[in-house]
Amino acid sequence: MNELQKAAAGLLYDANHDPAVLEMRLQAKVKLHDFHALSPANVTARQAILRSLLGRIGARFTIEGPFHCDYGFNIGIGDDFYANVNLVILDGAPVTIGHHVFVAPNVGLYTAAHPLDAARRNQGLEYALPITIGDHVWIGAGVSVMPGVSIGSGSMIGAGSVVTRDIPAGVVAVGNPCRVLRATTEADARQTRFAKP
Ligand SMILES: CC(=O)SCCNC(=O)CCNC(=O)[C@H](O)C(C)(C)COP(=O)(O)OP(=O)(O)OC[C@H]1O[C@@H](n2cnc3c(N)ncnc32)[C@H](O)[C@@H]1OP(=O)(O)O
Repeated sequence: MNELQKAAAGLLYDANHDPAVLEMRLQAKVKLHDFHALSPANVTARQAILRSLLGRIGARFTIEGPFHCDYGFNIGIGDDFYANVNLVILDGAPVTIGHHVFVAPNVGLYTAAHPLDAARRNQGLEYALPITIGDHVWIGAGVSVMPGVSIGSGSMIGAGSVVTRDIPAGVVAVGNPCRVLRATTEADARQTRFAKP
């Protein structure tokens, strides 16, 4: 098993020294460099670079820069995706994002982690667990999503949350650690005034 196959199997792999792994990350960095070098007005060329970088991206998407991912090929995104500035996706494992997902500024989707014991961590070993985000999800500003977490369709993650456990569909969830605040309801669809009393 090579290091990338170990990563795909959820095993510890050498992310810091293996030449094949380093080369894949370098290729992603070069594409991201080219993406960031283009004017925001050059929408078609910027989108073409992202299409060549990501495993899958559907119809109609905007990813504002700066944007960082480690590999790209592990990221699959549906139609109608919007990501605001400073999205970081550490995609040592698959990151699967549904349709109609909104991502606010300064969000991190972190599949990667290191062993807690310093001896193995210092060897450059890490593991990665998949992250899955359903359809119609809104992730608020500054949210961190931990390895292995799923967020159900239709849910909203409040600003500043650290999502350590799976979040079900159809809820508003907030906090560190992120917990369900309430279900989204019919009343949310009827709300016309958003000013706090
Ligand atoms: C795609 C983009 O670029 S979007 C631009 C960036 N914008 C954002 O990130 C805004 C994200 N919005 C939020 O986080 C909002 O606070 C929401 C959507 C979670 C508010 O949801 P609501 O159901 O209206 O919650 P409401 O404001 O009534 O608060 C309910 C309780 O949750 C708490 N709460 C609300 N948001 C959060 C949060 N992010 N973290 C922790 N607690 C929170 C409130 O303090 C309140 O607690 P209390 O009852 O003890 O007073």
